[in-house]
Amino acid sequence: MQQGFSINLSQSNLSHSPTRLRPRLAIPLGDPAGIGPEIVLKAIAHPTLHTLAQVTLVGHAPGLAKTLSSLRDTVGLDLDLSQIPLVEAAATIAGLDAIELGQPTEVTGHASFCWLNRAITGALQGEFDAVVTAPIAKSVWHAAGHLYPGQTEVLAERAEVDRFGMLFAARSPHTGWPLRCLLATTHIPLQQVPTVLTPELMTHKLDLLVACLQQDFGLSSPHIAIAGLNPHSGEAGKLGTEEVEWLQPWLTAAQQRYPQVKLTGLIPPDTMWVSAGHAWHTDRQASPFDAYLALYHDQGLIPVKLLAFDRAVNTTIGLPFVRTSPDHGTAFDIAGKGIARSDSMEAAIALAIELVQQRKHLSSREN
Ligand SMILES: NC(=O)C1=CN([C@@H]2O[C@H](COP(=O)(O)OP(=O)(O)OC[C@H]3O[C@@H](n4cnc5c(N)ncnc54)[C@H](O)[C@@H]3O)[C@@H](O)[C@H]2O)C=CC1
Ligand SMILES: NCC(=O)COP(=O)(O)O
Repeated sequence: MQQGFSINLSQSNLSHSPTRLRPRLAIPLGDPAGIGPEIVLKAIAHPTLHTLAQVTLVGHAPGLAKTLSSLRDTVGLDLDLSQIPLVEAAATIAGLDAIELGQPTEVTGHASFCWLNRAITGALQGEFDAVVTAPIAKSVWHAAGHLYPGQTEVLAERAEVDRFGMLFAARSPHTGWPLRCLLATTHIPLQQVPTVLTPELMTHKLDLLVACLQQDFGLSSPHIAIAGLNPHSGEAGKLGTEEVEWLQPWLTAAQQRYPQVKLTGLIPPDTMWVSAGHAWHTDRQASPFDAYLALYHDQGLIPVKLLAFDRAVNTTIGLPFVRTSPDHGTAFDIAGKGIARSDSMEAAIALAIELVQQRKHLSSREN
């Protein structure tokens, strides 16, 4: 039974296996003007990784070699790139050799889009078991003409799934408590949240979360916290009506549909995270919840990043293959300085390995 995942590859409890059985991970390098190539190189320099997984990078070899050379000088990074397969998905993009770190352009946006797509093609064709994406910048994709809210939507479109979710997972380094948070809505303006949230959307997000907790994390009877939308969950309709009008009835019906799952809500959004804070910092028993369902991006990601920035993992649930990613963005402000932390990228790789192993284990039991 999987109860979580190892955050740090150096403390990994993942199982080592013969080369042919190791999960095959594609790692597209993200926006090459950001910290993606740096955090990937730092993460894959970890000696343990190659006993756990087969890694293929998707990006531009000359740019990566330049980043490695700079990291050798600044932080003494020791890595032999000739040992690591790299797919050159966008080698012919004009201008790729002339990019400047910290200066994203249409070229860097287009390159990161092509690299992601190459990795997805490989995953769909069975070449890879998982895609671990380095960060891209949505605005830069848009400038390059790729009008997607983020990588998640490209993954879903290419995989032809219309039900998918953005789940953040992290394990506390203090107590070992596993934090998991699914966002019901993601990259939309705040003013659209009350319209986009519907009973149907909530149902499909809950279905995805329950299936993920049961299958990927081995929790047969999970306990899920569900946030209200308004301050104080609407204060009996005085501070917003969504809770009384449909969220509470939806929750009652959902609980009847899932007798083996405990649903607690609608928890006032400001207090929902108090026990999570205690569980993260001091006492893992402080939170009774296996997962949190937040109704919009910042309702979930402010607490997740406050507790676990740099070690949380963004995973797309509902895809036919595993996809994980660090919880942070392109950090253009520090690109090229050698100071980007690779912890979240390492955690994304570790979780991808664990999820692939879990899925293989489940399918071998079914066959
Ligand atoms: N998974 C992904 O592809 C994600 C992409 N983004 C994109 O990233 C771009 C920049 O977003 P921001 O809001 O500025 O967030 P960001 O996460 O890139 O940066 C926020 C702050 O954290 C620092 N930071 C981020 N990662 C770090 C690391 N590994 N080590 C040390 N410091 C780190 C940055 O220097 C900056 O000060 C946006 O265009 C957004 O779309 C944002 C989140 C996730
Ligand atoms: N805030 C999370 C985020 O931006 C991740 O987006 P995606 O590119 O993984 O869809």
